[in-house]
Amino acid sequence: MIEATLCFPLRDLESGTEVLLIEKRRGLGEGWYNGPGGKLETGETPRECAVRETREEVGLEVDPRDLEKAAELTFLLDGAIHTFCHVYRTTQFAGEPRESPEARPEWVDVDDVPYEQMWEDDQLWLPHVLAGETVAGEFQFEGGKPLDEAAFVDHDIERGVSFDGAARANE
Ligand SMILES: Nc1ncnc2c1[nH]c(=O)n2[C@H]1C[C@H](O)[C@@H](COP(=O)(O)OP(=O)(O)OP(=O)(O)O)O1
Repeated sequence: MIEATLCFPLRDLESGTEVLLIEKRRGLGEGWYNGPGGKLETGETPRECAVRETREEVGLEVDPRDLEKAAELTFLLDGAIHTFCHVYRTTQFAGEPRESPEARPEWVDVDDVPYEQMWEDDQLWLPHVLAGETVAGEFQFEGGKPLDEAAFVDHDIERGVSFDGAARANE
């Protein structure tokens, strides 16, 4: 099982709230929009991974204490867990987004997120994350292909979950 993260930086403007998305340039989900993120490296906590991936992919500096846990997503492929993903949001960060070999960053109004150019499951959980809620979700893919080519067939979502337990403080 792969353990991964996603991070959604948010900023408030007079015109409304924007989220920093990336257009993924390589790897899983290439060509689609997502948040900055990726797989945990050995010995890394999920927060450390989210901080590192956000720095590597778009050049923003985030303090792990400023990451708010927003979701836990389980992606299953042909009945087996493929990826467990920790999702964070933050309004605190330093720097200006810049392009990297992995990602092209773009600020997008939270009411104008391009769900048609994203993983099909994103439209089911990301609106809640962007609205400040917490979500636990399970998403099933089938077809014996790489996850981003498999068919999205079913899902189960719980909203308003708690991620505050002491044992999960670092997640
Ligand atoms: N179904 C779905 N919806 C939304 N987001 C995702 C999925 N499946 C996923 O895997 N993801 C997310 C979770 C991760 O943030 C990325 C995939 O990580 P990846 O780019 O493979 O990881 P990196 O560590 O950056 O990649 P390399 O360094 O190995 O190139 O997608």
